[in-house]
Amino acid sequence: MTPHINAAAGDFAETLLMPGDPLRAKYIADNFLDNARLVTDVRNMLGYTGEYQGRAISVMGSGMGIPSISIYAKELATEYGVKNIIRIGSCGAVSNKIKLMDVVMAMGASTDSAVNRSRFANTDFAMIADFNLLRLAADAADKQGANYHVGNLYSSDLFYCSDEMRYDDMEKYGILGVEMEAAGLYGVAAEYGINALAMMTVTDHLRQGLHLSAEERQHTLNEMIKLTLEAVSHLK
Ligand SMILES: O=P(O)(O)O[C@H]1O[C@H](CO)[C@@H](O)[C@H]1O
Ligand SMILES: O=c1cc[nH]c(=O)[nH]1
Repeated sequence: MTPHINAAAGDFAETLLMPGDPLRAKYIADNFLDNARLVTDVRNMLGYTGEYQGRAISVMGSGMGIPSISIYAKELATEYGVKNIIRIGSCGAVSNKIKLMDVVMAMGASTDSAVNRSRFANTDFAMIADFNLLRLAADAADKQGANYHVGNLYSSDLFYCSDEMRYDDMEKYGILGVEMEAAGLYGVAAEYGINALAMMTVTDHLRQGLHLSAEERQHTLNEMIKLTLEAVSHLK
């Protein structure tokens, strides 16, 4: 056990899907995994382990923001032997080339957070996805016919950001979407030698003031869960 996870040794699978919302973790366990059982519930940050096509898969919420996902990802890597963490979240788009309901795969993650400078001698460490996970996800998206984009994401400490000018710079530099955890997850993965990928559906358009309806959110979430499970089913 750790201060934040009350699972027993061996309770987690090597591969873990990580939405921000713990109730989304429950939804995935209830609807997509076979024989799913609750393995941790400290602070209601629910985590489950079940099977997908006979392969053991875990799913656990990360909470919101880099500090929260960093705690869980670190403990899963160092205390529970988790090797692959795939964040499945939501993001806001800044580019007009990106549409609501598109999927964004974070090949890299930029950030305004100081955590990665803190861990890397105050220098800029490039936060990148694991190439194999990214390739499997892109292959699964092709197979599923999903509209997806691969590139640089921005992990912001602020959900409510009053500096609209920042979006101009982000668009100029090719940022695909804004969310709040990917750069933290990639930093933990680099530090502790695990594989990570962050994948988001576009639920909001920050320039166009558009937001998905509840029904559209559910639909895109289901598509992304299927895509992710298809991708990890090909892990060697
Ligand atoms: O949908 P999730 O995975 O929670 O991701 C996004 O949604 C939350 C903000 O509403 C932040 O956690 C952000 O990264
Ligand atoms: O962080 C996030 C997540 C979804 N939508 C946003 O606009 N921001």
